[in-house]
Amino acid sequence: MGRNLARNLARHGYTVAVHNRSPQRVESLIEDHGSEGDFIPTTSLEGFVDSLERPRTAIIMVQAGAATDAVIEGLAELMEPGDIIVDAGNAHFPDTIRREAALRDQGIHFVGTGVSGGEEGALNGPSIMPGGTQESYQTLGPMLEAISAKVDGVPCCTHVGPDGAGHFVKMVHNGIEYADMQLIAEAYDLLRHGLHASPAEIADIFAQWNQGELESYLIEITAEVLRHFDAETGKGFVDIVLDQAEQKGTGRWTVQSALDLGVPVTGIAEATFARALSGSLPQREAARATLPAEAQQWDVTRPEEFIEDVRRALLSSKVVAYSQGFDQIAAASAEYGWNVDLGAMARIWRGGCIIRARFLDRITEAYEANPDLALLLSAPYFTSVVSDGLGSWRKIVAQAALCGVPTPAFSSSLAYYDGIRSEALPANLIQAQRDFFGAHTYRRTDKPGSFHTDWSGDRSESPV
Ligand SMILES: NC(=O)C1=CN([C@@H]2O[C@H](COP(=O)(O)OP(=O)(O)OC[C@H]3O[C@@H](n4cnc5c(N)ncnc54)[C@H](OP(=O)(O)O)[C@@H]3O)[C@@H](O)[C@H]2O)C=CC1
Ligand SMILES: O=C(CO)[C@H](O)[C@H](O)COP(=O)(O)O
Repeated sequence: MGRNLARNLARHGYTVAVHNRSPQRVESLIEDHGSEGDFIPTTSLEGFVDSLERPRTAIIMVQAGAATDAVIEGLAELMEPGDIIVDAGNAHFPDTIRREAALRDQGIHFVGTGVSGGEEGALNGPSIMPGGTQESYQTLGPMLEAISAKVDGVPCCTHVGPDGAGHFVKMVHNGIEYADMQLIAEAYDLLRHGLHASPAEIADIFAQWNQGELESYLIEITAEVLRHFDAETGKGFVDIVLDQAEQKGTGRWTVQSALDLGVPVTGIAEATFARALSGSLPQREAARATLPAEAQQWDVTRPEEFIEDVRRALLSSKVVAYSQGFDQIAAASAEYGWNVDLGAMARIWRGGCIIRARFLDRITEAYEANPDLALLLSAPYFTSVVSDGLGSWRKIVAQAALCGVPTPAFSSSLAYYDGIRSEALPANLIQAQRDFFGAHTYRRTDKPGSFHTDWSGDRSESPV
């Protein structure tokens, strides 16, 4: 990522000093791509810092955690007040808050910046989500906007908010990425079970979907992956890949943060747990050996109708995942005082990033029409998407359950939809139970205040 980001900067006319703890990486960058722009190769951190114009800007792109701390520490010892350190890796936002505060004490600006788009995006234009101070954005903004992706001439980069805001938004971006990928995988699995189709045949369905409302990078690459054959065996490539999904941590962080904030990001959580389930090997083996299926055969009689049902269920579930992700950003923004512009986040995700999708424009429009929108799902476009898809969504989730096909993200998104729109939830019974065993109190529907019932005594009620 760092190599391609450096090339992107050089191609945009910036002089880029490059450093890596392994000198051969710098050598190979210069050997392979030195002609693309103005690079200054360096062999030591001191040499790297000395080569920078004052006030200096250093961008780091290493693994989150100890590696990032080590590099920041090395740089901070050599840099001066007024200099800027940009951490463009996927850092955990509490680390970014901590690092920003520590470096601020030294007069160094620390800018935690989300970058999305994979290696190709880093080279040709990623989506960039910088946090840190407004002052540092004034210096960095023109450069970051220049190297970012552009959609309709608009850069996919904006100042997200102070300290950890940029890394928080990138984290939720990745959480949505997890949900989107899981939903696509479930749709693929449903099509495979329902149609008994080959991966290449399903590729055509995804390619078709990519012409409409579902148009997105992830749908596009899914079609490409499904169309690919393994050179060694001649089988569909997807069939020779082990079904154990891994993760580096951003999805897990998103769910942990959502639990802390009390935001129900059920689609992201199910997607993260689905990866964990796929990797639970002893448990999967034990379950396979003992647990009955008692499931129906999936007999699709009208394939075209079935494919359309899956498409609608996918689109509706996807809308839920985005709505939940934006809820989480709004909650964190309020909690940490970041003042994040939600519409602008959708705008900078329209290009360059992994979750880029046609309907992000609709999210921006929704927040522009109503910046205080309580629930993205309730904006007119999204309401119409889920209304159109609801019958299909219910049919697919119900049929999948009857046939024993796991659809954790499809089903949990539908359950969220039904929960959030419910007139009355059984949470009243939970409150009553809590009061019964722990005197935790409850509120009544007919008058204000909190109450406790003397469950072990005469069951009289008293205000508390
Ligand atoms: N891959 C992707 O699609 C994306 C990755 N990211 C984030 O970008 C960052 C880099 O990822 P990526 O380029 O894929 O990873 P790589 O493994 O390709 O590169 C990691 C770099 O970090 C260096 N490094 C590791 N540990 C240390 C250390 N202790 N001290 C100094 N340098 C160290 C490595 O040096 P050496 O070469 O010597 O090993 C290498 O240059 C991560 O935070 C990742 O989460 C963000 C968006 C997308
Ligand atoms: O940041 C990214 C894209 O935006 C990375 O590709 C992402 O970190 C991959 O995550 P994981 O390995 O957990 O699937």
